[in-house]
Amino acid sequence: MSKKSVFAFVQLCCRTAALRPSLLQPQPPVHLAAASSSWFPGPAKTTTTPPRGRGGPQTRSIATGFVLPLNAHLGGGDGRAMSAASGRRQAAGRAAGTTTTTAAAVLAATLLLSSPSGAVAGGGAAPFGGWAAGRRRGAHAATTPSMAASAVEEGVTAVGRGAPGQDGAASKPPVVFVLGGPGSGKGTQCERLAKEYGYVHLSAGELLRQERASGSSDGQLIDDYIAEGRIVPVAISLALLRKAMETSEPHSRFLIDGFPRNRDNMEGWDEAMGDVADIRSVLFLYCPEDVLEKRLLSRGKSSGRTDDNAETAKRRFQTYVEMTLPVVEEFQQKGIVPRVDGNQDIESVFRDVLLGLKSVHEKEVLDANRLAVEAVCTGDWAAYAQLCAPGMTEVLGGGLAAVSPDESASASASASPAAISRPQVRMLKGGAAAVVSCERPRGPGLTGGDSGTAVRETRVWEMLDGRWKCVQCHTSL
Ligand SMILES: Nc1ncnc2c1ncn2[C@@H]1O[C@H](COP(=O)(O)OP(=O)(O)OP(=O)(O)O)[C@@H](O)[C@H]1O
Ligand SMILES: Nc1ccn([C@H]2C[C@H](O)[C@@H](COP(=O)(O)O)O2)c(=O)n1
Repeated sequence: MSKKSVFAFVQLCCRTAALRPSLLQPQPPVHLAAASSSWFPGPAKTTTTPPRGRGGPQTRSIATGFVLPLNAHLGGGDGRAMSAASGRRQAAGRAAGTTTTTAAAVLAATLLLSSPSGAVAGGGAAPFGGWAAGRRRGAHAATTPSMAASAVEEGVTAVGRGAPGQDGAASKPPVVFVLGGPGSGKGTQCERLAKEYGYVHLSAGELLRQERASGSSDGQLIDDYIAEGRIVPVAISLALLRKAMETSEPHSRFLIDGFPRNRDNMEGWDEAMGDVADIRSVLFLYCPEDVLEKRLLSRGKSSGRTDDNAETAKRRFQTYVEMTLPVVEEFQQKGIVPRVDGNQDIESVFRDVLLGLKSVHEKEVLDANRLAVEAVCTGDWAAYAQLCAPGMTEVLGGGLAAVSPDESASASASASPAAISRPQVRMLKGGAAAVVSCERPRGPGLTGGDSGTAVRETRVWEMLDGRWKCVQCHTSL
């Protein structure tokens, strides 16, 4: 296949991702994507190293760990493509010294045994989170061939605990506050964002309602404040938020809905969380009072909420104007407030919400892309595997070929510093993103052309299980 047609294939993938993101997610996310670094680390797992082999244009399935001929990946294969499960079984058999028959299994087992970077990373409890701790620990601890083999046998293909986060710069959980009048659509938009962009949605109001319903000693106080449309003291709401954050999935990104709603909330957050969490944005939905009132009364027909009535709605709106708007104004002066017209149909609001969060998402994708490049340039396949989707394919075009494990290992020793020039990110419809036309130093494991030259790289990213994962990569001279 010519360089031109390989590149056309990647372009097609990028375009198709815009329409059908699931197309670029060919296998269920069970093998590599078990990102486990944590504020509160989970159980340790092991990792395998993606293989290297010789050949012309080809794809490497990171999930299976096998180099596949390009036509096999595209469905016109020569029968060497195999399922991840059967591949791992055969690799495990070879690694354990039993007989397997396919060349790919031999290659995979060889790689397991010679892997310099297979990992079992340890890690203790991290104070509030573990974002920084996760990155520090990384997935670099050495493993033995037998550990790698048994991990494969168990079908565990990924990642040490304390794995790198996706944000190379910040070591704190990312937070987006969502503010707006009562009924402006905060909850509606947050739910959609959580579903499509992998955020954890925490509604301060909902947490308070749950606390009230739990029979807590604060229940009566919460009930009184809510009924009067006033803001509950921050000690109560913040404790609930913090607990929810601490018990969320490892490395979550948070949408905090309906907080901070007044100065007391803001000061309480700054004091307790200012050094702990990283406020990325404050999404603000604005909407006229009469529209809000209609929505609340309509919601009140079925919500069962004690504050969905005309009288409380009025008080809540007054509290919003007097208490919440000044908070929004304060954030606005810091330049982190995308303002979205909430008085549109839900779909249009969501479109504008995504526009408002575009720079946040672009930064996330560029961070993930940079980590992937660093991992490739230093031969850290464990870290790389964590950034790749199951079934992710890499296309080597334009005279590049992968090299053998031995060559790759020696190249790792003199790996170029990871740097990427002119990365351009484009958010695609349907939650995918492409980082296009980047040049990076040639990492270990590639041969072809003049070894001093950089390679060009295009990566397609998708949000899977709350993490940006590379689903497609094209590398050429
Ligand atoms: N853009 C919209 N157009 C019409 N109705 C909407 C829109 N967005 C949300 N709604 C409806 O308005 C009501 C309030 O929405 P939602 O609960 O999302 O607002 P909220 O800002 O979270 O409210 P609160 O602060 O009171 O919890 C819901 O019944 C919801 O279905
Ligand atoms: N930070 C917060 C958030 C909410 N409350 C109380 C008062 C609100 O009227 C009520 C409902 O909140 P919503 O579901 O509209 O976000 O909960 C608070 O006191 N402090």
